[in-house]
Amino acid sequence: MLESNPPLLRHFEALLRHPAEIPALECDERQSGEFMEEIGQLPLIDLNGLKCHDVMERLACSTRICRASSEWGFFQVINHGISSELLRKMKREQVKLFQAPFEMKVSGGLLNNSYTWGTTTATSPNQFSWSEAFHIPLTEISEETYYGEYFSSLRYNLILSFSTSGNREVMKEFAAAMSKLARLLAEILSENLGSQKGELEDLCDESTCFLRLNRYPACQISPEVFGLVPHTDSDFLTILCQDQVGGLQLKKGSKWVAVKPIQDALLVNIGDLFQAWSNDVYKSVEHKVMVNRKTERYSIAYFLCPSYDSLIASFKEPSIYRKFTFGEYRKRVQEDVKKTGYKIGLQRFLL
Ligand SMILES: O=C(O)CCC(=O)C(=O)O
Ligand SMILES: [Fe+2]
Repeated sequence: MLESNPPLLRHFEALLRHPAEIPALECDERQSGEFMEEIGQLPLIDLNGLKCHDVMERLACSTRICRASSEWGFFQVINHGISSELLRKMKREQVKLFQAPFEMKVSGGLLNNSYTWGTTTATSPNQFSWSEAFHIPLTEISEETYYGEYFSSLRYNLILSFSTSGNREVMKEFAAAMSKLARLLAEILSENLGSQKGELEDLCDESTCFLRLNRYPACQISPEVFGLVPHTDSDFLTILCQDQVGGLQLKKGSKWVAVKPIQDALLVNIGDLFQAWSNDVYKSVEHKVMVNRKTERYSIAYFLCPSYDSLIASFKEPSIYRKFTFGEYRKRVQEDVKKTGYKIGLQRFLL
């Protein structure tokens, strides 16, 4: 059997042996004053409330969503309309994808060069993410040719026997369901700020929305290794579906709170663009993934994004951030990560 795991250990050990000098300030900022709380009281919201005949019940459910977005920037939802069967089928496809030989994943034959692993820009162990991911634009999920090269590889077909259309159909159905849910939640959140119906919906664009399939291999080195380094998401809103392994932590004040997985629940979090658009009413909260010593972990995130030329401006004045386009924001983030090893994010756009 060909190796499917990326050489994470080799790269991590190289960073341990030769940690580059990093400014003391950046280190201190990230380590000081942080401690862990074992179990978080993260809001759990039953979305059946939105379908109630009783208008007061519907309002109460919307209010819970908006309050959680402002107090936590994160919440879990149940009765979200995505069946457990679809979640199971998608997980099965995800596992199969990651089981492909590593060589094949990096060579670009698999899902159009969408594969990444570790952190190429890392110059020290605390900038390294012990994980691999497929980053799949929504528009490409529906394209017939997308899986072409993947399935034309005889070598791979000998290793795993696949149903070509099955894979694409599951991913299409899953992406459509996540997209529908993300737009519904974004609409509730934007209407709560008094915006016109459809205003945010008009900004969001299928061509920039994407799915990120994450796999966190077990890591025996230390439970302190990051599966995914602390970050905020650079989108409007993210919906995450995770397995039962756990490892996701989010920042609440100065504490890291562990998110306890709930079977078939989905996690929702506010991204940077919604924080800017809402003038800090909703919070884009830092989160990270810690590795597990014994068990690999899988998750899938759906990112709701606007088109690159969309102007992100606060819904009210005085605005905390200067106006920027999504394209400009992404460019700035990428440049900062390249230069400093870290994402600086919204702070760059403070007025
Ligand atoms: O895997 C997780 O729990 C979090 C993933 C995440 O934060 C991301 O993909 O941006
Ligand atoms: Fe994230």
